[in-house]
Amino acid sequence: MRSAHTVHDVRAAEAALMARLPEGALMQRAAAGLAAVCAGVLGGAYGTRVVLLVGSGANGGDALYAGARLARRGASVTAVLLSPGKAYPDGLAALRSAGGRTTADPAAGEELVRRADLVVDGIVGIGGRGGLRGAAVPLARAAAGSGAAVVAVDLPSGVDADTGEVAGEAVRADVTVTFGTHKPGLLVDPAAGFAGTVHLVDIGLGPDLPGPAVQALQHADVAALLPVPGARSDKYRRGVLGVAAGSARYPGAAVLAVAGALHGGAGAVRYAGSAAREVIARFPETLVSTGRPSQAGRVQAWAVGPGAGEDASARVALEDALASDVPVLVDADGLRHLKGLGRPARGALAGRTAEVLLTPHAGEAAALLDVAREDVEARRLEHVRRLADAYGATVLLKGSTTLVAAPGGGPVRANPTGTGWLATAGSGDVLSGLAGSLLASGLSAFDAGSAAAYLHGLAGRRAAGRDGAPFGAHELAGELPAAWRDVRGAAH
Ligand SMILES: NC(=O)C1=CN([C@@H]2O[C@H](COP(=O)(O)OP(=O)(O)OC[C@H]3O[C@@H](n4cnc5c(N)ncnc54)[C@H](O)[C@@H]3O)[C@@H](O)[C@H]2O)[C@@H](O)CC1
Ligand SMILES: Nc1ncnc2c1ncn2[C@@H]1O[C@H](COP(=O)(O)OP(=O)(O)O)[C@@H](O)[C@H]1O
Ligand SMILES: [K+]
Repeated sequence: MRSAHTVHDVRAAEAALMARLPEGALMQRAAAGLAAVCAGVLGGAYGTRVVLLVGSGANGGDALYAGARLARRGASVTAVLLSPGKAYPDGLAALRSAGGRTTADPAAGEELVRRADLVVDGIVGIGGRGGLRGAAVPLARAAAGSGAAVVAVDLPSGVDADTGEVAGEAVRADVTVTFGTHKPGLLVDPAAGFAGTVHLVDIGLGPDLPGPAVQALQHADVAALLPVPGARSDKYRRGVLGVAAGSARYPGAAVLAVAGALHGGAGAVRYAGSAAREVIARFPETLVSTGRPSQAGRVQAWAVGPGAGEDASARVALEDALASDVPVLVDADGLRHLKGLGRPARGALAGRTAEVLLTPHAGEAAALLDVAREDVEARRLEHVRRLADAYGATVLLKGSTTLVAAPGGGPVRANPTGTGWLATAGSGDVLSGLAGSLLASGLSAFDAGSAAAYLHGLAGRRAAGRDGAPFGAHELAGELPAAWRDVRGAAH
């Protein structure tokens, strides 16, 4: 599990740890880790050209001390000082005594950046507010346009550490070396997309950190969540998922949701709705009926909404499922009907004894919250939390770095496995069936949503292949067993 903490929590932990350590010890730990990663990126420091972009705070201090270490190993190091009077004085002295140079001329700095092998971004770290300003903007652009590798110190300058927002210009890093713990912006888009490969340097903050604000599952975490049948299992004990999806207009959504469900751990899938004929033709193992969910027989969870359309039967299916005493996943058209139930947001779901998992994309989340889609996309973390609290439900916000939030606070899970190739029609339907199936097999809405997003992302990467190629959602479903095996294999 990778954990990320807010700036407030990082600063509190640093203060507590610093009080027990000699002055400057933390920064030396950070600089040593940073220099080691830089040397690795360079394939050895000797004879290389390194440019440090140095701002006015301790983030620039880290860059200067790391630059001094690289200079001692034979690199030619120049620091471009963006606030010459304020650059971290002891770091500056260390760089100079190691043979490093400095310049306060931005134009000269840009020229150096263009010829560099490595650019170290020490403009701002967790003290940053808003996008890059002044001379930092052309320097960041020059770095992006040069052949140099760009290593960000703690986080790419210009991105928001806590929210993942990128409000203006920001550094595009190939590698980010972060200290003590991840920051939410390193796991959540759009900021995460600026970070490149993230290395965590342990500076000893662990014991002083509270619970994380954001976490990202890894293979072993998902393997521990996935249901595995045992000697006493039968199809009912493994859990039965009911799928109420598809319509005369969109029968394919039912087929794709069932395809996802058959690969999600439930022992059986019941389909209820107007696409029963299409579903049974493709998946003979499905138990189909054409009536409403309440007439379909016993299930352990419902997945409702993909391709359900706007007519009354889709609304009835949602109301039926919500009236049951089992967990319900609501997606796509189901979300529209949920909003249309007309009662206060929480009221539609209040009184349920079992969990609800909502799976909107940004547009659907925006409609549920009555905000603009761009606001959801810019501040995904804030909006997934707001939605979970407003509806009293667990929310899986789809898109680049899918997020899962439970109501009432606690960490938000950011999915690390996604790929833009997943943005293909019907891929959300597969996810609904998959997550619903995990719900039916007994996982909590939070675990079912995050494990499903993880497997779905892995399957997407497999379907796209190493070099990347488009695929259809049915092919994505076909990769789910291999994604399970990847995850379970890594746990052994
Ligand atoms: N506190 C600690 O013990 C440690 C801190 N470390 C480093 O210290 C960093 C935090 O240092 P600081 O608190 O000094 O803050 P930063 O160095 O992140 O930035 C603060 C400075 O940047 C300016 N600034 C803010 N937003 C800006 C923007 N958009 N454009 C240009 N300038 C901007 C501020 O006016 C302020 O002078 C961490 O990110 C990490 O790199 C590490 O050395 C590890 C130990
Ligand atoms: N840029 C992206 N990066 C990663 N995943 C994405 C991106 N865009 C979309 N996805 C994923 O693709 C799927 C699309 O689902 P959805 O929007 O419901 O489409 P549909 O309704 O056609 O199935 C979701 O799992 C979503 O997280
Ligand atoms: K930085």
